[in-house]
Amino acid sequence: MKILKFGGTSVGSAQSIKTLLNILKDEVKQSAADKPVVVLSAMSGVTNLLIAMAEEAAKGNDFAAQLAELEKRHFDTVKTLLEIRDQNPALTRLKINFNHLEELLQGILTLRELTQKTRDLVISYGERCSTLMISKIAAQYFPSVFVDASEVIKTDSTFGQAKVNTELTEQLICGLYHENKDQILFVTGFIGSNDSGQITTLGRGGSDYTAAIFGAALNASEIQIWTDVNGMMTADPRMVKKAFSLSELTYTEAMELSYFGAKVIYPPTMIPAFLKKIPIVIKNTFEPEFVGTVIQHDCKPSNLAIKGISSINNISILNVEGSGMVGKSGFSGRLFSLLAREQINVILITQSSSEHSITFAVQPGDTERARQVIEHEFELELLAKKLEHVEIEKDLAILAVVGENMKETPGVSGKLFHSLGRNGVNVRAIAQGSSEYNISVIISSTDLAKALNAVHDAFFVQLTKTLHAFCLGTGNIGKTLFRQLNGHAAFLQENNGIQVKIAGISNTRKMAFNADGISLDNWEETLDQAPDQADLPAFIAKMKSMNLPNCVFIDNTASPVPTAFYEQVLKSTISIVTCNKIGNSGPYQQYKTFRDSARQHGVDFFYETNVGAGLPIIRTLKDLMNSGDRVQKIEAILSGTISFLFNNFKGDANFHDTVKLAQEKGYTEPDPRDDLRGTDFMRKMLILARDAGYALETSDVSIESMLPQACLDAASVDDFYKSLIAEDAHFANLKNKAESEGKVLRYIGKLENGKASITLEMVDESHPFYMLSGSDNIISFTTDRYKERPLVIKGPGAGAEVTAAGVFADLINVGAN
Ligand SMILES: NC(=O)C1=CN([C@@H]2O[C@H](COP(=O)(O)OP(=O)(O)OC[C@H]3O[C@@H](n4cnc5c(N)ncnc54)[C@H](O)[C@@H]3O)[C@@H](O)[C@H]2O)C=CC1
Ligand SMILES: N[C@@H](CC=O)C(=O)O
Ligand code: NA
Repeated sequence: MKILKFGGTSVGSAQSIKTLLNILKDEVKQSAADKPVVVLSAMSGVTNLLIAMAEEAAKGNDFAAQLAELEKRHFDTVKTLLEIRDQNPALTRLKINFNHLEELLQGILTLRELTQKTRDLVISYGERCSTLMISKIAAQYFPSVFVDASEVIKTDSTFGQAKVNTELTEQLICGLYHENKDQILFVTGFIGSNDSGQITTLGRGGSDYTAAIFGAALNASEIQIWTDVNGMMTADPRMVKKAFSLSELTYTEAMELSYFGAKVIYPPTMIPAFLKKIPIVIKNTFEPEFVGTVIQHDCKPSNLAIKGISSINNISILNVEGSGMVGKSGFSGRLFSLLAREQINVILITQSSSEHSITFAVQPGDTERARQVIEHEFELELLAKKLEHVEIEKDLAILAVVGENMKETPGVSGKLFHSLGRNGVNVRAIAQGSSEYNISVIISSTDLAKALNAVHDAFFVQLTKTLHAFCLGTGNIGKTLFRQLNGHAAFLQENNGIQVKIAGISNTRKMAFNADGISLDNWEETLDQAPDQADLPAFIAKMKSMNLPNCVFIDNTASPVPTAFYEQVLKSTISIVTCNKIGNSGPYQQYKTFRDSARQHGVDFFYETNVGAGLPIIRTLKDLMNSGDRVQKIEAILSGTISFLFNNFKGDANFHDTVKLAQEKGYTEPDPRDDLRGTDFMRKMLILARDAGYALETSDVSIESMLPQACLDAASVDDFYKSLIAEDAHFANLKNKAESEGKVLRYIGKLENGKASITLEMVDESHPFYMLSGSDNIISFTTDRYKERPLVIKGPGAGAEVTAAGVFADLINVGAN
């Protein structure tokens, strides 16, 4: 036989009671010979209301309106679910209950006193009324009997948290069950009675406890706990959207998971069932076909290192420290006995290996009192300076990863701390249960949601990892990146398990945010309609305060302004991906600071597109350097624009039009003068030289200009284009000279012996850089290992598609770490 327990929401309305009855009908159909026992809670909210009425009455306040409301709720439910002819007996018995309750509350009001004993009696009316009502409604379909559990669950007199006399209770339950074998028992959860027949309550998780007591007494085959969620989940679904239901848990895992959270059941009360190895199935009344979670003695082997992550927000820690504790046996005994005596619940304890300090966590409401009682108890030690004053830290949270597999899986704590560290979550204290079923960390409350999501992503790798990107710049590259991301999202999710959510976008006009991701189908409209005007410091502040996991800042601007924020972004443990070269080609010290900050804070700083757009140049150089190679020489064509000009400024072509065409094709910088003056190329040479280990500054790169002075002097882009027309003869001469000699023009960068230069050259077909087309870049690395034949990378080195693709790849590489 089975025990079916229904919680408050499952009996909270006429509609949910109908659903409950359908579940019961199915159960009876399936196992007709073996009638289940049904345990019921009070209608949702009723227990709290009863307590509130009693407390108000004790203060001398009237409770009539609330009582009438409560009565009406039950009466209305009866009237909705029972045939008219059957209503009277049910309503009469309910009315008797409400009359008793009224007398009781009146007594409290008169005496202005509410004892724990009276409180238990008041509360018991919640279960007694709901169960009476439902047993009457159910009698329309099954032979049903109402059971007031106080007749069979016998306890001591610890009101509020009574201890059960197991032997006697089991005898009484068996007797009751056998007397009513042909009927379904509808049992009030949560209540019992002492030797004198006075009502007691069973404490936290009370109705679950009743189900477990009945299950154990009757050797049930299964205890079903019907609630309003899909079983136990991997994490609190209100904070972790990707949390999913667990199909199986061992008793120990269920205990550990619910210790700091998972309010689905309160496993300590299930101990009677655990001892008899009775499976507990958690089911959702509102989605009965969902399999739910089975908690049992043995689970199928699982390849998941952890089963779930539990958490408890809003706790405080107290740190007790001093030389007086070292080697003093009995100190912690004295400390924790004191706290137990004072009924201060200690949630977690860690002790330093030097025994010099003990840190423990308590509920915020207990914090000050804990400090006071400790300082009082250890007054002498404090005076003798053998103990420091107790330190308190508030606004903290506990996060715990839980699972029996942890014991056999190396690297669980490594993964936990890596994901916390990479997300800038500071760990205040750590505790590992000696059972190794649980590793708990104490972190700041404000980091809890971020930490839960990051840790969830790290452990449940079969799920998608979500990157939260904050993007600056919606021009040529920014726009293209959004299009590529949108087009490739499904593939990424399926093949790489990565989801990119654009949590923030800004250009120079507007900014928009959405932690759930701005839709890339209509980001332009979203940004246009966003209420916030662009404000970079505010954008950065908002990005930080959103405190999202796996966060990446993407700079797709050509502006020096964002680069001033890189350091603080990295310090906030947010990775950076940038195609903007201005940061890396600023003062050397700044270049170095970016790398140092990224390393210190365990985040990425990726900028592949700073040189050769999407071509793997930076990555290759990094691999060479990291593997101990040394760059002897670099020769390169790294301006896609100028490469395009020399590949297309042929025959009748005119220079001005060819530059215009390069700009139209998206090869140039937003200001094409940056390309033609050699500034863009210089930045790339500088970044390469620095990555190759040379601490060069801008002034160390010598540039041979390919422009006549008049073009260099142009004060605006318009003037610049005009100057190109005016100087047409100069460019035609250059071209004709090269053509007449069977050569081509090439703007070539060199780095040799730590000296960097860019020169305009004419090369013939014997030169390796002769054969280029489009916006091709080419780079040859001569290194200690690539000496005889250099390592060469060649391909399109400018253009929105290839650049956005490089930014995209960097972003995914951040996700891979
Ligand atoms: N075009 C190419 O082939 C390549 C370009 N790049 C780099 O890509 C970057 C972007 O180039 P484009 O998209 O062509 O430029 P763009 O001028 O089309 O777009 C720049 C965007 O940045 C925004 N912006 C500028 N300052 C801002 C600020 N302070 N805050 C917020 N937004 C700001 C602008 O509103 C605009 O949306 C440049 O740094 C360029 O060097 C890198 C490699 C290749
Ligand atoms: N404007 C640049 C684009 C790539 O960095 C170029 O022309 O190379
Ligand atoms: Na590149």
